Amino acid sequence: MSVAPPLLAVLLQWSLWSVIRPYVWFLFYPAVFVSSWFGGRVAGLHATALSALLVWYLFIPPELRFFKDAGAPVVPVLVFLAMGVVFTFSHERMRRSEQRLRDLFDQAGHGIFVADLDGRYVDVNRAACRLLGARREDIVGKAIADFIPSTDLPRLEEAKRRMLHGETHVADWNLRRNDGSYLPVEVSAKILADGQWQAFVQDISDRRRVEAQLSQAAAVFDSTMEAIIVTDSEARIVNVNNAFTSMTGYTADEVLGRNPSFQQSGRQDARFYGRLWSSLTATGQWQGELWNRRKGGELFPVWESISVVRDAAGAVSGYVSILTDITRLKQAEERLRHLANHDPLTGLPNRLLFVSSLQQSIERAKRHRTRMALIFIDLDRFKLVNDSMGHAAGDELLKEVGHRLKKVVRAEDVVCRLGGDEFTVVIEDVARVDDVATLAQKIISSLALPILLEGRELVVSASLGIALYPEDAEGVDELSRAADAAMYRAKEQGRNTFEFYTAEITDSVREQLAMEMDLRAALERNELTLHYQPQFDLSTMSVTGVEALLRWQHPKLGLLMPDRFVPVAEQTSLINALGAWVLQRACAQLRAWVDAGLEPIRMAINVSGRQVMYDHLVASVGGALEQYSLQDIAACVELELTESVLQTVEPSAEILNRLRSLGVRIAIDDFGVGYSSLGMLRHLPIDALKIDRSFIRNMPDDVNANAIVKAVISMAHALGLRVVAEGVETAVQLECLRELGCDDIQGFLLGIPMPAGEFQGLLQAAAAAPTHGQEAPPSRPVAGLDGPNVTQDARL
Ligand SMILES: Nc1nc2c(ncn2[C@@H]2O[C@H](COP(=O)(O)OP(=O)(O)OP(=O)(O)O)[C@@H](O)[C@H]2O)c(=O)[nH]1
Repeated sequence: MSVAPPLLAVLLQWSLWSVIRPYVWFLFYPAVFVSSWFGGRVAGLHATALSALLVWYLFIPPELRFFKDAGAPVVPVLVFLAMGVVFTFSHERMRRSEQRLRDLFDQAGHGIFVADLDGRYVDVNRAACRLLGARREDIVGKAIADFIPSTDLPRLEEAKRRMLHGETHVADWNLRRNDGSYLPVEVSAKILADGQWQAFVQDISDRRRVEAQLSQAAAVFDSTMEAIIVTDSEARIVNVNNAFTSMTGYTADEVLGRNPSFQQSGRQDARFYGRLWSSLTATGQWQGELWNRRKGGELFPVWESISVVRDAAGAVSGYVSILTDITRLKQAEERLRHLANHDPLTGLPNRLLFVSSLQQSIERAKRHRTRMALIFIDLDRFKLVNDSMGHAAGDELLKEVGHRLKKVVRAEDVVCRLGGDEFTVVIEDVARVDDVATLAQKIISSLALPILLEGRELVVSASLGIALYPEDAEGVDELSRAADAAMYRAKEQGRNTFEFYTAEITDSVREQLAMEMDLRAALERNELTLHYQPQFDLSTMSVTGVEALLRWQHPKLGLLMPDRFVPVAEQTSLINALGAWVLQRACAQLRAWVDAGLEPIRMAINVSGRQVMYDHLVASVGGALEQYSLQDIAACVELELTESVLQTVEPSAEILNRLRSLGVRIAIDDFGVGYSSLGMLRHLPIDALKIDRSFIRNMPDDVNANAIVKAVISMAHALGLRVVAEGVETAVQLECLRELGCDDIQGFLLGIPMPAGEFQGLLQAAAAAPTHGQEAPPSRPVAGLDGPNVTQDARL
């Protein structure tokens, strides 16, 4: 050791120096370490190089410095260099890895808390600081217990105990933040081998919020009164709530996977559902009212709101329907509407509804070109009831009147109470004015029945005014005014009656009604009778037949011809009773004459077209034949039907055949005035034609009448039918008919209609007289001719 640094030579004993000198260069390692630690790789390498140089110059003997002797001193320097480089690089690596860990630690999304065994934080990352809202230095050193609610301390102890047994603790906690608020977190912690606690902590406030929202939504879903249906994008039900089950009766299991359309009631058409889907497609929403069907089949109204649910990409992922049962709402609405439109006392429609329903009736009548009638009804002297028996009794009376009106009219006729003691009836499809008069009369009669009020019998009456659409007015107001005016006229007429707005109608329907009532009474009182007019064989001039003609011995009006009353009977079912009576009487008379020893004679009996329509005819003819034992001589009974029957009664051929099968004969009356084709006659079971009197009357001067009669006779003969001419009044007519080949004649010239007894005398006289063969017609009627035959005679 020849060269020694003077300072070190002073400081150290040369001998010691010489001992440690080979190793003292290790002292440079801390410099390398510090440089690489704090300065990084470059600084570390520099420090290594510098230290190596220093070692070289300081500790390598000068004689060895320039490799004069590449002996041992070079090795330590090289080792030093190599170790310095290795150290620097490995330290650099370690430093980087540590930095990376630190970065990871700090940048981790989860809060990472490291605590010592005593539970004091020794390190926390940035996320942990954020969680607590505190700086790192405010946390480190503090206890875990400082950041949790005191109520959780026992839990902490328990967790610690478990972790000490090696368990990983995973649980939700609430962290007390720096500002005193609490933050829900999920903690995953364990105690590491070095005894430190390490916890990963995640903010779960969002999750908690979502969970809370979900549980709220679930609570709403399950507890709401509205039914909710959730479907997938193919409209298959994936969920329904309890309210859906209560509303429809279907359980979730019964509907899952099905299309909600199974609830359809059928009340909405395909167009409705088409509009619903277009709205859903266009706006993502639809809401509206519709009718659904419950499991039990009952239909019910719902308010439904459907929304399209889309996923994050905007594609339809499903549909949510919310349904509210609006049955009660509808009922309430209906009640309100009823209250607004009805009179609370009688329950009848009030003035408001009257006006709208009259308006509709008028419109319908206009559209269908029909007639309708409005009847105004006002009770007579109702004020007296109120004044004498009190308002409550008056109310009872009004209720009873409402009842009776409803009972009298048809179901489709509308009865209203306008207020006070005023009622109305609207009648549509009025075929005949008389029908309205009949109804008015029925109303009057029904109100006239005694009413029991507070133990007393009360008889009320009403005055009715009738207006007709379109005859009297065409608008609601005008028609009401007309009916009102007519009602006041009824009051003026002395009340308890009806009046039409048009006085002439009133007169004519009243006469008709009176006639109808009289006629009913006449049947009961036996005021009807038959007269008999003889029919003569034109070749022998002998009586071969007789026509039974109805007469009414009216107590006031005297003897009435059928044209005065048969049309009235024909407008009601009275015609059946009348027709049956005629049939019975005529058959009874025929029996009586036969029983009196007279030769059976042809008895012509008129049958009304209405009788044929009522279809009791065959039965009543058969009954009469049987009752009077005329079956053997049924051919003597000749039913006279008008030509019009053949045109109006569709199954006339069938009815005529059935009549014919009873053995009776059939004649067509008033032939020539109708439009029956001759071809049609060919197919019907007819025995005779009776030429209408209008043609006979004009013979022989009217060339056309002559031609028609001639044609009818020849045509009838061609068809094998007998021809009877009625209304023969002159000998010239008789001669003419004889020339034309007519078979039988009937008319005032030869015999007027006469009572049965008189006719029997005629028959007996004829039977007693010698046969004259082609006898000249008598110059006078057989029985007193009392004037020209101006009255239309036949028809019953
Ligand atoms: N009890 C009762 N009476 C009512 C009600 N509304 C109106 N009135 C009474 O009905 C009566 C109507 O009388 P009017 O029609 O004017 O006269 P009336 O006594 O019937 O005599 P005429 O109509 O001329 O025959 C009045 O006394 C009213 O006070 C009601 O709701 N209840």
